[in-house]
Amino acid sequence: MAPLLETDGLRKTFGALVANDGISLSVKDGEVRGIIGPNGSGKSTFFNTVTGFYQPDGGTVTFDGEDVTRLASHEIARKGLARTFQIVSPFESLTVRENLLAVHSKGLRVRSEKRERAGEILEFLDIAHLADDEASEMSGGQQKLLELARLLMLDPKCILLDEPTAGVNPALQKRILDRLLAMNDRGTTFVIVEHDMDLIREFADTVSVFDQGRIIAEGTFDEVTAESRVRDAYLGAESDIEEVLG
Ligand SMILES: Nc1ncnc2c1ncn2[C@@H]1O[C@H](COP(=O)(O)OP(=O)(O)OP(=O)(O)O)[C@@H](O)[C@H]1O
Repeated sequence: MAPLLETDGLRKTFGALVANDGISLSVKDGEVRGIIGPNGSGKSTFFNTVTGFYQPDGGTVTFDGEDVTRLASHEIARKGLARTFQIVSPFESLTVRENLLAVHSKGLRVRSEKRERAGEILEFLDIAHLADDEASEMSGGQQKLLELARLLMLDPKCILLDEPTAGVNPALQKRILDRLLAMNDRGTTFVIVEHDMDLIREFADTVSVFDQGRIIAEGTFDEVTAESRVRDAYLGAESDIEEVLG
């Protein structure tokens, strides 16, 4: 099967610093791909470059058979490749429902259709009871659900998640993961950057390991974490390797 998302030799520099040094990665339709790697290895930069927030200095991004390398971030999102951020920023003074209605989603031009869709998504994510609350009243974890809800308004084929459960209490973490799995069952493809190794172990089909802007290993969680160069990469950056990789 053709890959849904593919990068070829993606490169991004900041002055003399090479944050992404030729990243070639191929994600199949329906897959959950985990991306791990020590702090500063280039994971967030990769997300930003793939989704048009940064212009790459070289390489290409192909999504759903189309070269999207030079497209603006909102154009990429409308093609069905969406992303979340480590730091969530809803429209704080709008209600939860209004936050969803503010998303420019293709195909939902009629307001009633949009409202219906927003209602379904709020139900699906179990936040329908908060629909008329201001977003600013939500907890950090609930705001992550709201961010996800806004993405779903775009009906994305693939979602790039940047630390989806960081800073979220365990009960809400479980709910977020449960909903992500349900979406994956319905066919949504995911790429997840995450420091929580339990989450990656449980959720990712394949794991790509970043180190110093390159991919140094790829395979199942157990395969990559058994590789000595992966353990060495973490050893350079973290004090307790066993705590990180298990
Ligand atoms: N906008 C920027 N300007 C300058 N340097 C940057 C910028 N963004 C990232 N960098 C640098 O690029 C390198 C890769 O950073 P990046 O945030 O992509 O790593 P990361 O793997 O996501 O790290 P973390 O796990 O800590 O989030 C780091 O050295 C970082 O300081």
